[in-house]
Amino acid sequence: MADEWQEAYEFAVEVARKAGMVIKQEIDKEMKVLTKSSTVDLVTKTDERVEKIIIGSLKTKFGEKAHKFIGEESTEKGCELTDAPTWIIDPVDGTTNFVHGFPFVAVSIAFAVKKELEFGVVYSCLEDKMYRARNGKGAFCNDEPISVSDVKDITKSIIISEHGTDRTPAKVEKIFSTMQKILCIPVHGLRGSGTAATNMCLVATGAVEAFFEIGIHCWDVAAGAVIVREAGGIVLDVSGGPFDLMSRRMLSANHEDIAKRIIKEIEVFEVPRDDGVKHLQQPSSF
Ligand SMILES: Nc1ncnc2c1ncn2[C@@H]1O[C@H](CO)[C@@H](O)[C@H]1OP(=O)(O)O
Ligand SMILES: [Mg+2]
Repeated sequence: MADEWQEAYEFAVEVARKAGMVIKQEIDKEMKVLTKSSTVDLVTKTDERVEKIIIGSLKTKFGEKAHKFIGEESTEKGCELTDAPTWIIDPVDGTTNFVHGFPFVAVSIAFAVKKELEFGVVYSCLEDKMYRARNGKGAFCNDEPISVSDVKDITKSIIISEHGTDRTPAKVEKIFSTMQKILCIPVHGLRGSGTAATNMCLVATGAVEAFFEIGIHCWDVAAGAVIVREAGGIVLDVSGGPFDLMSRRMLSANHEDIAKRIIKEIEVFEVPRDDGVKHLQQPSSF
């Protein structure tokens, strides 16, 4: 079939909008905040509810068993990406922002077939920005085509990174040391929206030149990866090797020159992979 996944792509946009409406309704209400891996790794009933709405809608549309699902709130053990058509979902990306009313919260929905990402949808619901991209068909924000910045000189760039949820002093030191070195190149600025999915869309629109993070999960970056690539950018491992969705390491940039310069400064630290595979060597291409 020539355009086998177009219907799924269009439906993903619809579902992301519906999920975003629920988040918008919930954000002003008093909420019960629970924690996951640490006291700063937050989750709310809304995360769980929105994920159920998304997966429920997709199952109703495409059948209970036709597709597989990897969701932030429903994947308990490792994430297994097989050849089967698979949805990769973050119902509320930027949960800490959501809890505090910091105005960047996104719904992230990606779809992979034969382990390759086919399309991605990121709905930055508080800004009402619907980002979407499908392989070979371009990237859009609210139906307008988007493309990455053409800045190749790092000293004229804005770079995004985040701090993650691990407060182990040795890790925090590496994160801040990397940020300090990048800031002092110098770059025009360092930023962070608090949602990896939105950060990737900011690379895709050219608002910033790059976003990198170690510790993110597959559901944070799967949709954004398609959007960045279709907007003309690149998505790599933080070593410069090929991007591995399960590695919890990601660098997205407008151009190879910017990526190479950042990679020189990144102090890499170990994180367990999303698929539970141990000791997979990350190849470097730069
Ligand atoms: N352990 C971790 N380290 C780094 N980033 C993480 C992380 N867990 C989640 N993130 C994601 O990275 C961004 C902030 O660092 C958010 O998109 C957040 O997603 P979340 O809000 O869905 O948890
Ligand atoms: Mg997330």
